[in-house]
Amino acid sequence: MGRFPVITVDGPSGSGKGTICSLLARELGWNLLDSGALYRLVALAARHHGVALDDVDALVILAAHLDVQFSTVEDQNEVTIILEGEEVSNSLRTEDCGADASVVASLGPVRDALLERQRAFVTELGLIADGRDMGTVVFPQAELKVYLTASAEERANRRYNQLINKGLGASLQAILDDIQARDARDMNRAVAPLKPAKDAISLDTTELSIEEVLASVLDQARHKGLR
Ligand SMILES: Nc1ncnc2c1ncn2[C@@H]1O[C@H](COP(=O)(O)OP(=O)(O)O)[C@@H](O)[C@H]1O
Ligand SMILES: Nc1ccn([C@H]2C[C@H](O)[C@@H](COP(=O)(O)OP(=O)(O)O)O2)c(=O)n1
Repeated sequence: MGRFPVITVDGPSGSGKGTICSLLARELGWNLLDSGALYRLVALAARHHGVALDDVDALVILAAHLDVQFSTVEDQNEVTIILEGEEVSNSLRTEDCGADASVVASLGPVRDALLERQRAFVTELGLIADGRDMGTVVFPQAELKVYLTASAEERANRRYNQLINKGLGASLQAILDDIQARDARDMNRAVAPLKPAKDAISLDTTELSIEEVLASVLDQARHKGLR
């Protein structure tokens, strides 16, 4: 760590981190860390093993020994995630799993257990790191730190449309309530709360298209000599 370039993208649920990070990784040819997936995997493993979400010792063991494989199929955007031999790519993305992930992520010892696993994603190619504390805790030395925001209503609309497009039923009000509860938990926890790093560039994406956000971040990367 330290010698290779890192761009961090932090922000609340639905601000566009995952979308922008995968486009950035493709455009720059860099590695990608979806740190939220690691917290979601701990939550899912807890469910599979019947571990309660407040059983810190058992959760730490699960986090430290996550048996997971990430694989990308050539020419496909989607990453396939295998947990303990079972494909979990879809169950990982549910709103329930996101809410459970936010609960286990509030526990300091669970965060500590995932720290080195996250830093190991750095390669000489460079790394795009997507999460809540990428710029503040995990990669404080990153060359470029981006903090994405958008109004809670816009973020709920985006999630709603995402679920409808997948053919899943959804209630806009329930999604908005969930987003607000998750924002409050992620921003107010004692360890590694969601907030912009002091040297982060904040971008409000409420009125911006995906293309405009991507162009703006690539512009910042160019200013820093990263491309
Ligand atoms: N600037 C934007 N304008 C409109 N829709 C967006 C924008 N950014 C992302 N989206 C859409 O919003 C949804 C949530 O985006 P996602 O990247 O998963 O957010 P996050 O990773 O921050 O939770 C996706 O369906 C995505 O296509
Ligand atoms: N670096 C991170 C990434 C995610 N988390 C926690 C807090 C989030 O609510 C959950 C799920 O994160 P994820 O990025 O997958 O969720 P969204 O796609 O933004 O809805 O995990 C975290 O505490 N720190």
